[in-house]
Amino acid sequence: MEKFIAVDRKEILKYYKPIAVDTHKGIQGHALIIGGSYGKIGAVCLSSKSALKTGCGLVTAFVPKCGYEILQIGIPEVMILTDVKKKCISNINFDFQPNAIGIGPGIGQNEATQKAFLKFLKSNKIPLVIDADALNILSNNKAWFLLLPSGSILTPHPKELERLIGKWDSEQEKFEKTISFSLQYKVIIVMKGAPTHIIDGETIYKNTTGNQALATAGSGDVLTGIISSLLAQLYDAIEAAVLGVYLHGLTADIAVPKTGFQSFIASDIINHIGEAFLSLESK
Ligand SMILES: NC(=O)C1=CN([C@@H]2O[C@H](COP(=O)(O)OP(=O)(O)OC[C@H]3O[C@@H](n4cnc5c(N)ncnc54)[C@H](OP(=O)(O)O)[C@@H]3O)[C@@H](O)[C@H]2O)[C@@H](O)CC1
Ligand SMILES: Nc1ncnc2c1ncn2[C@@H]1O[C@H](COP(=O)(O)OP(=O)(O)O)[C@@H](O)[C@H]1O
Ligand SMILES: [Mg+2]
Repeated sequence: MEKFIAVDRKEILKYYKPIAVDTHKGIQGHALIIGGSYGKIGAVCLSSKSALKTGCGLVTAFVPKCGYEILQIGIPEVMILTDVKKKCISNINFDFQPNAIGIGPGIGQNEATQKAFLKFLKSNKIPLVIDADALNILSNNKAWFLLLPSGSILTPHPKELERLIGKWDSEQEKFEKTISFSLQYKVIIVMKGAPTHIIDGETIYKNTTGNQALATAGSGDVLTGIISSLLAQLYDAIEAAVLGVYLHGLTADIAVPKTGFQSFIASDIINHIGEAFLSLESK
Protein backbone atom coordinates (compact mmCIF):
# COMPACT_ATOMS: atom_id res chain seq x y z
CA MET A 1 0.00 0.00 0.00
CA GLU A 2 1.50 3.33 -1.07
CA LYS A 3 2.06 6.11 1.46
CA PHE A 4 2.11 9.73 0.30
CA ILE A 5 3.93 12.55 2.14
CA ALA A 6 3.99 16.23 1.12
CA VAL A 7 7.40 17.71 1.91
CA ASP A 8 6.76 21.12 3.44
CA ARG A 9 8.50 23.13 6.17
CA LYS A 10 6.66 21.22 8.93
CA GLU A 11 7.80 17.86 7.53
CA ILE A 12 11.39 19.08 7.07
CA LEU A 13 11.65 20.36 10.65
CA LYS A 14 11.14 16.74 11.79
CA TYR A 15 14.55 15.87 10.29
CA TYR A 16 16.53 19.10 10.31
CA LYS A 17 19.48 19.13 12.73
CA PRO A 18 21.00 22.55 13.55
CA ILE A 19 24.81 22.62 13.81
CA ALA A 20 26.06 21.90 17.35
CA VAL A 21 27.96 24.68 19.12
CA ASP A 22 30.92 22.41 19.98
CA THR A 23 31.25 20.67 16.61
CA HIS A 24 34.40 20.74 14.48
CA LYS A 25 35.20 20.01 10.86
CA GLY A 26 36.33 16.46 11.74
CA ILE A 27 32.86 15.50 12.89
CA GLN A 28 30.87 17.54 10.37
CA GLY A 29 31.32 14.81 7.78
CA HIS A 30 33.71 14.25 4.88
CA ALA A 31 32.12 13.98 1.44
CA LEU A 32 33.92 12.67 -1.63
CA ILE A 33 32.68 13.85 -5.04
CA ILE A 34 33.83 11.70 -7.95
CA GLY A 35 33.25 13.02 -11.45
CA GLY A 36 34.33 15.29 -14.24
CA SER A 37 35.85 14.78 -17.68
CA TYR A 38 37.45 17.16 -20.18
CA GLY A 39 35.01 20.06 -20.66
CA LYS A 40 32.79 19.00 -17.75
CA ILE A 41 34.89 19.81 -14.70
CA GLY A 42 32.36 22.56 -13.91
CA ALA A 43 29.89 19.88 -12.82
CA VAL A 44 32.32 18.78 -10.06
CA CYS A 45 33.00 22.39 -9.05
CA LEU A 46 29.25 22.88 -8.57
CA SER A 47 28.78 19.63 -6.62
CA SER A 48 31.79 20.13 -4.34
CA LYS A 49 31.01 23.75 -3.56
CA SER A 50 27.40 22.84 -2.77
CA ALA A 51 28.61 20.14 -0.40
CA LEU A 52 30.74 22.68 1.47
CA LYS A 53 27.97 25.26 1.53
CA THR A 54 25.53 22.83 3.17
CA GLY A 55 27.60 22.17 6.26
CA CYS A 56 29.95 19.36 5.35
CA GLY A 57 33.23 19.69 7.32
CA LEU A 58 35.55 18.40 4.60
CA VAL A 59 35.07 17.87 0.87
CA THR A 60 37.43 16.03 -1.46
CA ALA A 61 36.94 15.88 -5.22
CA PHE A 62 38.33 13.04 -7.36
CA VAL A 63 38.76 14.24 -10.96
CA PRO A 64 40.85 13.57 -14.08
CA LYS A 65 44.16 15.47 -14.10
CA CYS A 66 42.71 18.27 -16.27
CA GLY A 67 40.47 19.24 -13.35
CA TYR A 68 43.23 19.85 -10.82
CA GLU A 69 43.96 23.54 -11.34
CA ILE A 70 40.37 24.42 -12.17
CA LEU A 71 39.17 23.12 -8.81
CA GLN A 72 42.16 24.24 -6.78
CA ILE A 73 41.80 27.80 -8.04
CA GLY A 74 38.02 27.86 -8.30
CA ILE A 75 37.25 26.48 -4.83
CA PRO A 76 40.32 26.57 -2.54
CA GLU A 77 38.36 24.98 0.34
CA VAL A 78 38.06 21.69 -1.60
CA MET A 79 40.81 19.05 -1.49
CA ILE A 80 41.61 17.32 -4.76
CA LEU A 81 42.74 13.88 -5.80
CA THR A 82 43.46 13.18 -9.45
CA ASP A 83 43.20 10.17 -11.71
CA VAL A 84 46.25 9.05 -13.68
CA LYS A 85 44.49 10.05 -16.91
CA LYS A 86 44.19 13.65 -18.10
CA LYS A 87 40.73 13.75 -19.63
CA CYS A 88 38.63 11.08 -17.95
CA ILE A 89 38.53 8.91 -14.87
CA SER A 90 40.16 5.48 -15.32
CA ASN A 91 41.02 4.27 -11.79
CA ILE A 92 39.19 5.48 -8.68
CA ASN A 93 41.73 5.42 -5.89
CA PHE A 94 41.66 7.16 -2.50
CA ASP A 95 43.21 6.39 0.85
CA PHE A 96 40.71 7.75 3.37
CA GLN A 97 37.20 6.87 4.54
CA PRO A 98 34.65 9.46 3.40
CA ASN A 99 31.27 9.40 5.15
CA ALA A 100 29.45 9.63 1.81
CA ILE A 101 30.31 9.61 -1.89
CA GLY A 102 28.56 11.48 -4.70
CA ILE A 103 29.47 10.03 -8.09
CA GLY A 104 28.59 10.93 -11.66
CA PRO A 105 28.43 14.68 -12.36
CA GLY A 106 30.28 15.30 -15.62
CA ILE A 107 31.99 11.87 -15.45
CA GLY A 108 31.16 10.85 -19.05
CA GLN A 109 30.85 7.32 -20.38
CA ASN A 110 34.35 6.61 -21.65
CA GLU A 111 35.17 2.87 -21.74
CA ALA A 112 37.94 3.33 -19.16
CA THR A 113 35.53 5.23 -16.87
CA GLN A 114 32.96 2.43 -17.09
CA LYS A 115 35.59 -0.14 -16.06
CA ALA A 116 36.79 2.08 -13.21
CA PHE A 117 33.20 2.49 -12.00
CA LEU A 118 32.64 -1.30 -11.93
CA LYS A 119 35.90 -1.87 -10.02
CA PHE A 120 34.87 0.85 -7.55
CA LEU A 121 31.39 -0.66 -7.03
CA LYS A 122 32.87 -4.11 -6.36
CA SER A 123 34.78 -2.89 -3.31
CA ASN A 124 32.76 0.13 -2.10
CA LYS A 125 30.66 -0.02 1.08
CA ILE A 126 30.26 3.73 1.65
CA PRO A 127 26.78 5.32 1.16
CA LEU A 128 26.38 6.62 -2.38
CA VAL A 129 24.58 9.34 -4.29
CA ILE A 130 24.56 8.38 -7.97
CA ASP A 131 23.85 10.92 -10.69
CA ALA A 132 24.19 11.75 -14.38
CA ASP A 133 26.50 9.49 -16.42
CA ALA A 134 27.14 7.15 -13.48
CA LEU A 135 23.40 6.46 -13.66
CA ASN A 136 23.54 6.06 -17.43
CA ILE A 137 26.40 3.55 -17.11
CA LEU A 138 24.35 1.57 -14.57
CA SER A 139 21.31 1.65 -16.86
CA ASN A 140 23.41 -0.05 -19.54
CA ASN A 141 24.66 -2.65 -17.04
CA LYS A 142 21.64 -3.51 -14.85
CA ALA A 143 23.48 -6.36 -13.05
CA TRP A 144 25.74 -3.76 -11.45
CA PHE A 145 22.79 -2.42 -9.42
CA LEU A 146 23.22 -5.46 -7.17
CA LEU A 147 26.59 -4.03 -6.13
CA LEU A 148 25.10 -0.84 -4.64
CA PRO A 149 25.02 -0.49 -0.84
CA SER A 150 21.36 -0.60 0.24
CA GLY A 151 19.93 2.88 0.78
CA SER A 152 21.95 4.33 -2.08
CA ILE A 153 20.33 7.43 -3.56
CA LEU A 154 19.79 7.73 -7.33
CA THR A 155 18.98 11.18 -8.75
CA PRO A 156 17.69 10.78 -12.33
CA HIS A 157 16.11 13.53 -14.43
CA PRO A 158 13.23 12.24 -16.61
CA LYS A 159 15.49 11.02 -19.45
CA GLU A 160 17.85 9.27 -17.04
CA LEU A 161 14.81 7.71 -15.32
CA GLU A 162 13.60 6.39 -18.68
CA ARG A 163 17.02 4.82 -19.28
CA LEU A 164 16.74 3.25 -15.82
CA ILE A 165 13.19 1.84 -15.81
CA GLY A 166 12.18 1.96 -19.49
CA LYS A 167 9.41 4.00 -21.12
CA TRP A 168 6.04 4.59 -19.42
CA ASP A 169 2.59 5.25 -20.90
CA SER A 170 1.13 7.22 -17.99
CA GLU A 171 2.19 9.02 -14.81
CA GLN A 172 0.72 6.12 -12.83
CA GLU A 173 2.87 3.60 -14.69
CA LYS A 174 5.96 5.78 -14.16
CA PHE A 175 5.37 5.72 -10.40
CA GLU A 176 4.62 1.98 -10.35
CA LYS A 177 7.82 1.16 -12.24
CA THR A 178 9.92 3.46 -10.07
CA ILE A 179 8.49 1.96 -6.86
CA SER A 180 9.23 -1.58 -8.14
CA PHE A 181 12.77 -0.53 -8.98
CA SER A 182 13.26 1.02 -5.54
CA LEU A 183 11.96 -2.15 -3.84
CA GLN A 184 13.95 -4.52 -6.07
CA TYR A 185 17.32 -2.85 -5.52
CA LYS A 186 16.64 -1.25 -2.11
CA VAL A 187 17.55 2.20 -3.37
CA ILE A 188 16.00 5.65 -2.94
CA ILE A 189 15.06 7.32 -6.21
CA VAL A 190 14.90 11.11 -6.49
CA MET A 191 12.66 11.57 -9.56
CA LYS A 192 13.79 15.05 -10.51
CA GLY A 193 11.22 17.26 -12.21
CA ALA A 194 8.63 19.92 -11.55
CA PRO A 195 7.89 18.92 -8.86
CA THR A 196 10.45 16.36 -7.70
CA HIS A 197 9.20 13.17 -6.05
CA ILE A 198 11.35 10.97 -3.84
CA ILE A 199 10.56 7.27 -3.87
CA ASP A 200 11.59 5.08 -0.95
CA GLY A 201 9.96 1.71 -1.58
CA GLU A 202 6.22 2.35 -1.35
CA THR A 203 6.58 5.76 0.27
CA ILE A 204 6.26 8.71 -2.10
CA TYR A 205 7.48 12.12 -0.96
CA LYS A 206 6.32 15.11 -3.03
CA ASN A 207 8.50 18.22 -2.74
CA THR A 208 6.77 21.61 -2.42
CA THR A 209 9.65 24.01 -3.16
CA GLY A 210 11.36 25.06 -6.39
CA ASN A 211 10.34 26.73 -9.62
CA GLN A 212 11.27 27.06 -13.29
CA ALA A 213 14.42 29.07 -12.47
CA LEU A 214 16.00 25.66 -11.74
CA ALA A 215 15.73 24.70 -15.42
CA THR A 216 19.38 25.64 -15.98
CA ALA A 217 22.65 23.78 -16.61
CA GLY A 218 24.22 22.31 -13.52
CA SER A 219 21.26 22.59 -11.15
CA GLY A 220 21.20 18.78 -10.81
CA ASP A 221 24.95 18.72 -10.16
CA VAL A 222 24.32 21.11 -7.27
CA LEU A 223 21.61 18.81 -5.90
CA THR A 224 24.06 15.88 -5.92
CA GLY A 225 26.52 17.91 -3.84
CA ILE A 226 23.83 18.94 -1.34
CA ILE A 227 22.50 15.41 -0.81
CA SER A 228 26.03 13.94 -0.57
CA SER A 229 26.87 16.55 2.07
CA LEU A 230 23.79 15.77 4.18
CA LEU A 231 24.49 12.05 3.89
CA ALA A 232 28.08 12.66 5.03
CA GLN A 233 26.69 14.59 8.02
CA LEU A 234 24.97 11.34 9.03
CA TYR A 235 21.42 12.15 8.08
CA ASP A 236 19.61 8.91 7.18
CA ALA A 237 19.58 8.38 3.42
CA ILE A 238 15.89 9.24 3.05
CA GLU A 239 16.27 12.33 5.25
CA ALA A 240 19.28 13.50 3.22
CA ALA A 241 17.34 13.05 -0.04
CA VAL A 242 14.16 14.79 1.16
CA LEU A 243 15.92 17.65 2.98
CA GLY A 244 18.35 18.13 0.07
CA VAL A 245 15.58 18.42 -2.51
CA TYR A 246 13.60 20.78 -0.26
CA LEU A 247 16.57 23.14 0.38
CA HIS A 248 17.59 23.08 -3.30
CA GLY A 249 14.11 24.22 -4.35
CA LEU A 250 13.87 26.76 -1.53
CA THR A 251 16.96 28.60 -2.82
CA ALA A 252 15.14 29.30 -6.09
CA ASP A 253 11.98 30.44 -4.30
CA ILE A 254 14.05 32.85 -2.20
CA ALA A 255 16.19 34.09 -5.10
CA VAL A 256 13.63 34.65 -7.85
CA PRO A 257 12.17 37.94 -6.52
CA LYS A 258 15.75 39.30 -6.79
CA THR A 259 17.11 37.48 -9.86
CA GLY A 260 14.06 36.80 -12.00
CA PHE A 261 13.72 33.36 -13.59
CA GLN A 262 15.99 34.03 -16.55
CA SER A 263 19.16 35.22 -14.84
CA PHE A 264 19.16 32.51 -12.17
CA ILE A 265 22.01 30.01 -12.78
CA ALA A 266 23.19 26.96 -10.84
CA SER A 267 25.70 29.06 -8.87
CA ASP A 268 22.73 31.08 -7.58
CA ILE A 269 21.45 27.94 -5.84
CA ILE A 270 24.79 27.87 -4.00
CA ASN A 271 24.64 31.66 -3.36
CA HIS A 272 21.22 31.35 -1.70
CA ILE A 273 21.70 28.17 0.32
CA GLY A 274 22.53 30.19 3.43
CA GLU A 275 19.21 32.03 3.23
CA ALA A 276 17.43 28.71 2.76
CA PHE A 277 18.95 27.40 6.03
CA LEU A 278 18.13 30.67 7.81
CA SER A 279 14.51 30.47 6.72
CA LEU A 280 14.31 26.96 8.22
CA GLU A 281 15.67 28.26 11.50
CA SER A 282 13.44 31.36 11.67
CA LYS A 283 10.45 31.11 14.03
N1 LIG B 1 28.98 22.75 -16.41
C1 LIG B 1 29.07 21.42 -16.53
O1 LIG B 1 30.15 20.82 -16.43
C2 LIG B 1 27.82 20.65 -16.76
C3 LIG B 1 27.89 19.29 -16.93
N2 LIG B 1 26.80 18.52 -17.07
C4 LIG B 1 27.01 17.08 -17.21
O2 LIG B 1 26.76 16.74 -18.54
C5 LIG B 1 26.43 15.38 -18.64
C6 LIG B 1 25.22 15.20 -19.49
O3 LIG B 1 24.06 15.56 -18.77
P1 LIG B 1 22.69 15.91 -19.45
O4 LIG B 1 21.67 15.77 -18.40
O5 LIG B 1 22.77 17.25 -20.10
O6 LIG B 1 22.55 14.84 -20.62
P2 LIG B 1 21.50 13.72 -20.89
O7 LIG B 1 21.50 12.66 -19.84
O8 LIG B 1 21.63 13.24 -22.28
O9 LIG B 1 20.10 14.47 -20.75
C7 LIG B 1 19.72 15.50 -21.65
C8 LIG B 1 18.36 15.18 -22.20
O10 LIG B 1 17.49 14.71 -21.18
C9 LIG B 1 16.20 15.22 -21.35
N3 LIG B 1 15.80 15.94 -20.15
C10 LIG B 1 16.60 16.50 -19.23
N4 LIG B 1 15.88 17.08 -18.26
C11 LIG B 1 14.59 16.87 -18.60
C12 LIG B 1 13.36 17.24 -17.99
N5 LIG B 1 13.33 17.91 -16.81
N6 LIG B 1 12.23 16.85 -18.58
C13 LIG B 1 12.26 16.15 -19.73
N7 LIG B 1 13.41 15.79 -20.36
C14 LIG B 1 14.54 16.15 -19.79
C15 LIG B 1 16.24 16.09 -22.58
O11 LIG B 1 15.83 15.27 -23.64
P3 LIG B 1 14.93 15.82 -24.86
O12 LIG B 1 13.73 16.47 -24.20
O13 LIG B 1 15.80 16.79 -25.56
O14 LIG B 1 14.60 14.60 -25.61
C16 LIG B 1 17.70 16.43 -22.73
O15 LIG B 1 18.10 16.65 -24.07
C17 LIG B 1 26.26 14.88 -17.19
O16 LIG B 1 27.44 14.19 -16.81
C18 LIG B 1 26.12 16.17 -16.40
O17 LIG B 1 26.56 16.04 -15.06
C19 LIG B 1 25.46 19.09 -17.07
O18 LIG B 1 24.97 18.92 -15.75
C20 LIG B 1 25.45 20.55 -17.48
C21 LIG B 1 26.52 21.37 -16.78
N1 LIG C 1 10.63 23.73 -14.19
C1 LIG C 1 11.24 23.28 -13.08
N2 LIG C 1 10.65 23.44 -11.86
C2 LIG C 1 11.24 22.99 -10.75
N3 LIG C 1 12.44 22.35 -10.73
C3 LIG C 1 13.06 22.16 -11.91
C4 LIG C 1 12.51 22.62 -13.13
N4 LIG C 1 13.37 22.29 -14.13
C5 LIG C 1 14.42 21.67 -13.57
N5 LIG C 1 14.24 21.59 -12.23
C6 LIG C 1 15.16 20.96 -11.26
O1 LIG C 1 16.51 21.24 -11.66
C7 LIG C 1 17.31 20.07 -11.55
C8 LIG C 1 17.84 19.67 -12.94
O2 LIG C 1 18.67 18.55 -12.82
P1 LIG C 1 19.48 17.99 -14.09
O3 LIG C 1 18.57 17.86 -15.25
O4 LIG C 1 20.20 16.79 -13.63
O5 LIG C 1 20.50 19.19 -14.36
P2 LIG C 1 22.06 19.18 -14.74
O6 LIG C 1 22.40 17.80 -15.24
O7 LIG C 1 22.21 20.22 -15.79
O8 LIG C 1 22.82 19.52 -13.51
C9 LIG C 1 16.43 19.03 -10.88
O9 LIG C 1 16.58 19.09 -9.48
C10 LIG C 1 15.02 19.46 -11.30
O10 LIG C 1 14.02 19.03 -10.40
MG1 LIG D 1 22.07 16.06 -14.26
